[in-house]
Amino acid sequence: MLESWREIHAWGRESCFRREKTGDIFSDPTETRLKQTQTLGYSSFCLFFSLMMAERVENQADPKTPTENGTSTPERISFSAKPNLEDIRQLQAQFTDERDWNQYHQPRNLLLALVGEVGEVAELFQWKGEVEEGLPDWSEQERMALSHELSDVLIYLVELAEKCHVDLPRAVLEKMELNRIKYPASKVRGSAKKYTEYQD
Ligand SMILES: Nc1ccn([C@H]2C[C@H](O)[C@@H](COP(=O)(O)OP(=O)(O)OP(=O)(O)O)O2)c(=O)n1
Repeated sequence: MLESWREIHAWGRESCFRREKTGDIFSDPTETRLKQTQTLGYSSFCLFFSLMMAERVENQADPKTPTENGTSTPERISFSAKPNLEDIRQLQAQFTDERDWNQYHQPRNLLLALVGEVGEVAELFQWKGEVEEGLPDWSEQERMALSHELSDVLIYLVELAEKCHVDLPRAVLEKMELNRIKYPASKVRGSAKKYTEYQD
């Protein structure tokens, strides 16, 4: 486990230094590392969020299956294979190029647009109280609105990652590996505590 952590750490350092050498993104090395870490963390969070939410919308028609402890959980759905994240990046690049909108799509503007769209997702849930997985009580219109807002989140997230030179699919794999190391299943199974709350 320690070895894989070291490998990931070494890869991250090497990747940051390579970008510094080529003059990518930020000129100050410390700022480069800090900003990339922050961006990567935030981007990964938003990606997990939008994918998890999309999965819950799609889940609504699935039957429930019992788990070991007697509770029931909906069966997992799977996404369409296409478009993948690179396809989405290219489609959005084409969309912005055709409109000469790159002049507005700098990282900070994209971040604000992304946060705005996350707010629009939140608005759909506002005042509904706890919502059951699969959204069985939602109308078709509400479900459609959610799928559109989640798509807006993903589109801006992918473009933000591109404009920050974060290779998002690779970053997600790296972050998930870090998550596995931080939260070993053998240690945390069944508990939602933050890793900082564990004693050892
Ligand atoms: N300058 C812009 C404006 C829009 N879009 C694209 C990306 C989003 O997927 C979508 C966002 O469009 P709107 O800002 O019109 O937001 P909504 O579609 O959410 O509309 P509304 O705010 O009315 O719900 O369009 C974009 O790339 N760049």
